[in-house]
Amino acid sequence: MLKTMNAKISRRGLMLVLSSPSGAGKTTISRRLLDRDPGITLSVSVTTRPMRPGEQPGVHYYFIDMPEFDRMAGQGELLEHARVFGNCYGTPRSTVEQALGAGRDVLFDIDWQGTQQLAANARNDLVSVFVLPPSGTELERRLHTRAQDSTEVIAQRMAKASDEISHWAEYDYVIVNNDVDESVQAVQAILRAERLRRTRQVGLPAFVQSVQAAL
Ligand SMILES: Nc1nc2c(ncn2[C@@H]2O[C@H](COP(=O)(O)OP(=O)(O)O)[C@@H](O)[C@H]2O)c(=O)[nH]1
Ligand SMILES: Nc1ncnc2c1ncn2[C@@H]1O[C@H](COP(=O)(O)OP(=O)(O)O)[C@@H](O)[C@H]1O
Repeated sequence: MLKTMNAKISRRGLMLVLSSPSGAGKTTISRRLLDRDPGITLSVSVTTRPMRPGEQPGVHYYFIDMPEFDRMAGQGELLEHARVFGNCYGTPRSTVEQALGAGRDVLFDIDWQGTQQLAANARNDLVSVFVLPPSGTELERRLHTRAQDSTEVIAQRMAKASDEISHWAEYDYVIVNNDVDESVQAVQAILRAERLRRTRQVGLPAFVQSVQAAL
């Protein structure tokens, strides 16, 4: 019964951001969340970084060159953008705005710089989650296990991890990614509660009126 009632109430979509130092597991958590929850779609970023083995253009990223990145940024086509590990990354604006307006939630795998920009421009639509690794040694082990970057790139990511982690307190929620399943469940719980926020349920006044009218 409750489910039927909720289905009638229109809702504005939310922006769920996952950030972490590279290797802590946010891509793994994101993929499982997307598989389990049809109500949320991934914001596919543009990047100037080279494609990794196993990545597909348009699925993991849109791989573009620097002149195209500059053009998109210059023409306001990016909702936020940042330079990370010497490469440029950005969120295409139009797909996100369409999804939110239609009441669909959008998942972002972006860094703290991008999260700050979203918070400055659309705080009410934003729910941010920081993912911590269980320890520094485990972070390094995961970067090696992923086996997609050279030793040099891994060393660069480890050196940056402390910087990224220093932004943990700017986030709404923080989870320690010990067990992937538990982490996904934690993110699902966050999403479930945030979807019920009164201010996001834009159809509530009309619904309450209809309930009152019948009293
Ligand atoms: N600001 C911003 N950061 C991004 C975007 N896309 C990816 N990132 C971040 O860039 C960093 C490097 O991403 P990537 O090269 O895929 O390596 P990863 O650390 O293994 O996810 C990660 O912290 C991502 O969250 C974006 O569109 N905007
Ligand atoms: N909870 C976990 N326990 C063990 N290994 C994990 C866990 N979460 C992720 N991993 C592994 O760690 C590596 C890095 O994870 P990934 O999701 O690519 O990190 P990120 O997107 O944060 O850089 C991958 O090989 C992934 O399978």
